[in-house]
Amino acid sequence: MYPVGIPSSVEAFLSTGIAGQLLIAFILLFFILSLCSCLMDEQYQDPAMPVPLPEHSLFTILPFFHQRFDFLNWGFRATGQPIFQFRLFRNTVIAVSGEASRRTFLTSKGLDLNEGFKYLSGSIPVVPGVTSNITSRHVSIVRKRLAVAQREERLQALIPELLLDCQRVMESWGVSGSCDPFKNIYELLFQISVRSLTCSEIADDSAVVARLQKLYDTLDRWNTPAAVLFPWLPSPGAVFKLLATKQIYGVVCGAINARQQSGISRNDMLQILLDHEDEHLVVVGFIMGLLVAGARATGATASWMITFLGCHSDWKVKAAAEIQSLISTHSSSSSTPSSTSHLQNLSERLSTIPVCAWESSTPILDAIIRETLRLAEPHTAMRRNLGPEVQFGDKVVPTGAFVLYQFSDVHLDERIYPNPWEFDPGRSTDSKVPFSWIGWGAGKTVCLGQRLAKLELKLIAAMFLLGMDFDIVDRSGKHMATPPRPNWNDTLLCQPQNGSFKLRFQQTPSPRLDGVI
Ligand code: HEM
Repeated sequence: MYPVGIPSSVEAFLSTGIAGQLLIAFILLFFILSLCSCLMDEQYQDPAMPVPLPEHSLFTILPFFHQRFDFLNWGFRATGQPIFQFRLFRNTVIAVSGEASRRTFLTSKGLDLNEGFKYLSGSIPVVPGVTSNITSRHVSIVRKRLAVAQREERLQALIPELLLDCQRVMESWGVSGSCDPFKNIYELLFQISVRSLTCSEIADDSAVVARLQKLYDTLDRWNTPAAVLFPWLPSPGAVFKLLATKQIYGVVCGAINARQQSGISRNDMLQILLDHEDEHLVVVGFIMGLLVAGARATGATASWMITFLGCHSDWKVKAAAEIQSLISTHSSSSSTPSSTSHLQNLSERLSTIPVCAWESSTPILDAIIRETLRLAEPHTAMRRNLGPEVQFGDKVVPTGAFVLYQFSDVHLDERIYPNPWEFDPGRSTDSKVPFSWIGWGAGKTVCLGQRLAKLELKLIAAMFLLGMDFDIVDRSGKHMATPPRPNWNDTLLCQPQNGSFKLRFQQTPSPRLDGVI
């Protein structure tokens, strides 16, 4: 007689070795998932809805997370349509492209950014029972405080501190050498983001900053499909993310408590939040959430901006001249250098330039930032349709569905940007195509931190351009006149896969400021 029934099956399962148990568990899981997604695939066939992908929905999950740029482009090619749908388990996801869809995507009232990111990105750190309780009222207070953080007087006070951070971090690299821009410049941006968005207790302690960066990196590394799609499942990704988030929360709460207990008032972001008597949830949400938004995007952009400049000496020269002219106009040439350190003298001179000059008298830097964002901002905008149905051409996006728009659709469109992979800040910016440049977002959603981000990028550019000789070299140390191609499949940094280039630098003893200082 064959053993039948659940108890016998369990017994048989337990008597198999661990390898056998894992194999059986995997086959069972695969079977259940296939069954579920087959049942869900059946609901697809409504002609008013966007056409589904030819692939089975189970095979879309990994490419969506790991090869998003290739996957979405493949989807448009495979369906032959400018709009298509696929499944991420229970979620219907619709990818759109083209001018008309871009306009609808960016302007439709019901398409919600926060809901889109919450479910499909998984990049926002959530402490269960704490930051999971953040409501739209808290979010709107966080936005108001971010506006306060970017008032002119606040930014002016921040400039010397950010420049000092730049000087300190750049000096720690040594007088000359070569480094990975996606490591070193990213670290530098993390430091100045911590300075801008948290408090001096954290920003002054380089060990704590390094620990925080490591914890945020852990969140990124473990942002696996299972952790994003089934956050309630104790997958390794979800567990590591939870542990890292709790530690970040611990660091932030530690700093808040220390400030409150000390009774000492300081001139930083935490103080602004405490002086507004914001609830704990707002203070924590501001710091934890905006560090993600701020440090990642600004770090990636700065790494690419310096990489592009390192290959384009013509733009390097133009930008350096622009900053030299700012110094000559706004900084007294009679002041004697206070230090033998060139980077310190430079940071002191740059500190005297007013915010308004950085904002309105730097067209070359503006063009360089704009072109960097066009070419190397691997953003896929995500929304959830909170209702009612939205019409994209002759197709309907139902309430509850997720919608994606990848920025490459417009930023790498050769009809708008001839030779789109070429870095050319001199490109014409007067395209008649609506929303033809969306580097800071557009329509209903624009970046609320762009004033701070632009200032940070300009300060870093100035420290590099006047403080260092730098260029980009290949593995054999040869100067690269053509920049590496951004890898849009890397959704965080756009970093090319093989790390085949380096930033070569040498601090200038002082010649860049000859005649100025
Ligand atoms: C170079 C750096 C940055 C870039 C390229 C950038 C880009 C963007 C883009 C494209 C969006 C719109 C996203 C979408 O439509 O899906 C956005 C939104 C946002 N950004 Fe930035 N960002 C940068 C830095 C920052 C910084 C430093 C902060 C805060 C300190 C920040 C805070 C935000 C916030 C809060 C939103 C959401 C706006 C809303 O909810 O309406 N960003 N950013």
